[in-house]
This record gives sequence, C-alpha cells and structure tokens, in this order.
Amino acid sequence: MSTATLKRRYDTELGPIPPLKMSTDEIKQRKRKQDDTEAVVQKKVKKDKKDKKDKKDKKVKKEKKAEKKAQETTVIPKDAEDDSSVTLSPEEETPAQELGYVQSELLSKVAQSEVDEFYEENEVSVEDPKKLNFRPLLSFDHIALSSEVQKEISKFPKPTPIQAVSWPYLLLGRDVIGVAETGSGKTFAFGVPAINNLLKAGSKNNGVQVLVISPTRELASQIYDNLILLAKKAGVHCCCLYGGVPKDEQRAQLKKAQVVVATPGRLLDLIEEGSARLSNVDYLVLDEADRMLEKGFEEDIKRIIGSTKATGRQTLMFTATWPKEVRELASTFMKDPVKVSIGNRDELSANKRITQIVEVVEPFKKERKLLELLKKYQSGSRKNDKVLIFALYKKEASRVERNLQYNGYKVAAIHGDLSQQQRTQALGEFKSGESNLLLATDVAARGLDIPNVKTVINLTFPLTVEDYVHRIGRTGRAGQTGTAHTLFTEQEKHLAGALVNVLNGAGQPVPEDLKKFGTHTKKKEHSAYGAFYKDVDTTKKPKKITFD
Ligand SMILES: Nc1ncnc2c1ncn2[C@@H]1O[C@H](COP(=O)(O)OP(=O)(O)OP(=O)(O)O)[C@@H](O)[C@H]1O
Repeated sequence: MSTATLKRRYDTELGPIPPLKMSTDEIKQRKRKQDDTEAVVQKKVKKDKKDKKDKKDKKVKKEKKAEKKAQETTVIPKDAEDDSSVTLSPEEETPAQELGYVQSELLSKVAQSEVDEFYEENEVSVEDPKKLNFRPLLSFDHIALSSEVQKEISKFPKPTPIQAVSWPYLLLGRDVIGVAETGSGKTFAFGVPAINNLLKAGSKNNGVQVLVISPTRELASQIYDNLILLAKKAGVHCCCLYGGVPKDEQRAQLKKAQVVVATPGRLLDLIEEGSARLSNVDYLVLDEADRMLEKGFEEDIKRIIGSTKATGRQTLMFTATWPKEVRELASTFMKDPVKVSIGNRDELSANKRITQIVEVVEPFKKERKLLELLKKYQSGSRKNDKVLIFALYKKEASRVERNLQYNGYKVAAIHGDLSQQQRTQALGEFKSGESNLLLATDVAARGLDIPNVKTVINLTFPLTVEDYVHRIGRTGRAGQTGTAHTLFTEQEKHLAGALVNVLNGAGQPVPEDLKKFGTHTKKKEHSAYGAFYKDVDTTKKPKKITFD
C-alpha cells in the first residue's frame, strides 16, 4: 500500500472533526487511535524510503556489474533458454567444460563501428528468436577453440563470414540454418564446432555423436576429408558411409566412430541391419539442406532423423540456396533455429565473382558450340585451365564423352552410369590436373571443391535455377574468380525468368535473346525441384525378384 493511500485511509478512519463536547474517555480513545495510525504511517514511510534506497543501490550495483562485464567476458551457459544473453561476473562463471560459448576479451574490445562495417560489407542477416546478438568473430584470435582444431583452421587468414557469424551460436548449442554463397567455407562452418564440441565434452567415446548427411558420395567423401583434418590429431574417430562400395570396411569403421558422414541410402541400410546406431547423435548436419529436403530424399531423411536423439539434439542445415518450398519442412526438424544469411540470400543469388555468359542457341548446335568453347577456354595461356562441363542426362554425358575423345580431348567423366571406382578415379584425375576436362551430370553440381576450376560450361541447362547456381559455383571458390558459360535453348524457356533474375542479381549482362522468352517465373514444384539425381546403390541386392 502506498503512503498516499494510507494517508487517505487514515483521514477517513479518523472520521469527522470531533464534536466540541466529548467525554475524557472518548478523547483518550480518539487520541490512542490517532497515535496508532500515525505510527503505522511513519513506519510505512520509513520502509518506502528504505525500499527506494535499496532499489537504487541494486540498480547502481547492476549497472556497475554490467559495465565491468562488458570490459571482460560475456558467458553464455549452453542451455540458456531465456531471451537475452546471460551476463555473469568472473566469480560466477560456470566451469569451462560446461560453457557453450565465451566471448573473448579481445572481441569485446572491437569497436562497434568495425562490427557494423562487417555486417554491412557482407550483407549479413541474423534471425534469432532468442535475440542473442552475438558479435561476429572477425579473427581466429577472437575464439578459443581446442588446440588441434585451432591449429588446423589457422592456416587460413581469418574466418569466412558464414564461419564468423555462425560459430558462436553453434558452440552454444543452437540449431542453425546457414545460407551462404558457393565456395564460402560452409564445411568448416559446421565442421569446426562439431569437432570442438566433441573435444570439449571429454575423451569418452559415446558412439556416433556427430552425423553429417550429404546428397552424393563424392561430397560425403570430401566432407569426411575435411573433418579428419580437424579430428584425427585429437583422436576423434570419423567414418564415411556411401553406396557403391562393399559394406564390411564401413561396418568395422562404424564400431569405433564418433563422427559419421553419410549418404542417405547406405546409412539407412546400415541402420536397418543394426550396424549403425544413431541414438546418441546430438549434432546433426544436413549439408546441401534444400536438396536433402526435396521429395526424392524426404522420406529417407525423416527416417534417419527419427533414429537420432530426439531431445537435446542440435540440428544444422547449410546450403547456398534456400527456396521457400523447403523451409516449412526444415522447421519440423529444428528447435528455435538461428538463421544466418550471408549476402542477400532470400532471393536466389549466385556468387558475384563469377562472370556469367548466357548464349541462346538451337538445340542441335550445342555440341558443335561446345567444341568452339573449349578452344576458347583452353587455348594459349589458358591451355591447361580446368574446365568442367555439365550435361543433364547420363546418356547425353556418355555420348558427349565419346565425341570429345573422338576430337582428341582427354576427358574424365562422372555420372550415375559409371561404377563408383570409375567416378572416384575421374574426380581424382581432374583434381590432380592429370585431366583438365571433366564432364559431369548434376551428381557433381553441389558441394564439390575442386581447386582451380576456371570455367564451367553448361551444355544443357539443369532442371532448376537453384541447380544452375550450384553448378556454376564449382568455379570462383574461396575468393577466386571464374567464368560460367551457359548454352540455353527454347526447351528451357520456362526457366528464363528465374535465370534473368539471377543474372540481374549478380550484375551480369542479360542477352536480348533470353529476354525474348519473357520474365515470367514459373512456381517451382516441390516434387520436381532438382530431383534429378539420387545415388542408387548398384551393389545392393533386390529384396524380392519377380519373374513374368
Ligand atoms: N576461413 C577460410 N578462409 C579461406 N578459405 C577457406 C576458409 N575456410 C574454408 N576455406 C576453403 O574454402 C573452400 C570452399 O569451402 P567449402 O567447400 O566448405 O565451401 P561451401 O561453402 O561448402 O561451398 P558449396 O556451397 O559449393 O558447397 C575450400 O577449399 C576450403 O578449404
């Protein structure tokens, strides 16, 4: 009750002005009542004053503490569930191994203007339902990682923007959707916290705890190669599971693995036969997430996720393209995800360091045109430049491969009709430079990080413009430049509008011939979206054979 209210009540309780004629008893009684009430009021006033002072002292203390903290460290306990970062003084800090993320003193000292500049320059957008507002890690010195991980990653000059922004959230244990251009270091963006969190948790091997799913065997193998760079010296066991090769070695590796990188088909096989146990997986990554959530993979992914830890699992989705069609499905597997986008990625957009040339041609002229383009892109000083050619169909790829060989080109090929051994060998030859020409279907469109690919030629346009963005992203990686030359025919005119948008978005010229097809963009159907290739395990025996 406030003092004012109490005074009002006192006034009313005293009643009307006493009559002039009162008995001595009445006067005494009235006086006692008055004294009592006055005492209550005084007590209350005193208490109010004290409360006010305490409140003020508390506020000052809190402000001082916050000030001190800002100059020192911001500590976020791993399970922080509230809406704000929790700030503790050094004496209140949680033991190191329980911490999810500690903002370093060095990062706290960075001027806000520098942080703002970083956000602006890289067009960073962070959507966090918990609004933690972590600062980006502008340098490797801004983060204390385990020494093995730190050593490996420090070979680079500084974190890429997707690494800089997503690592604090991932180290804290949050679900993250990471969308950043092709070749921008997304593998280490999810890989570094994966291994670091494992090492922080201690040496006990609790079976498979980290699971990364990838759409193709080659990409799975590449992610595995990256993760063992971080994990091997620290004694963390990794294994890679994909189809087209015998299972025995994979079963043996699985027994000691803490980290698994897998394609969905082979992983499901091993789950079903009881060799892969995923109930301890608490760090799950869908790389090329939009691809993994398409109709062709959706059911497999649901089953795989269903066999991982249901509560306390961290789920990550990384990609360069994040179409609206898959966002709802993604949200069913995630809890309060932080969405980190680098560049304006709400609209489909390509890496701006790639020069995009689009030529509209008659379908029957494409293969002759290809020979002309090879002369252009592999002549003179560019003689040894690596060129990657994309076809759409396996049969088309086989035919073009023969045609190129007939014309004297040494070409490596990678498509679904080849054995895994042939695919691995072809990719190896192209990577090493033994062959400077690789012909591929969309099996090589996503994720592959092949050094120094100078030119990508799209002989036949892919089924979606997202796939186009991924295909051309095989060049211009890790800050380099590159060229993509695309042959476009009337048969793909329904994709012309979306392609024009991508060209405009990257400041590339739009040929008049392409504009003629109109700028209408056809709404993508979830079931058709890029669902063109799916690694099928050809070594797998059919369960039931029927004869006519
Ligand atoms: N901090 C860094 N600084 C410079 N290069 C880096 C850094 N981190 C990773 N890289 C290198 O950048 C290249 C591209 O990385 P990565 O393959 O992870 O790209 P990505 O974003 O996953 O591409 P995509 O969308 O095509 O899958 C790799 O060669 C990788 O080693």
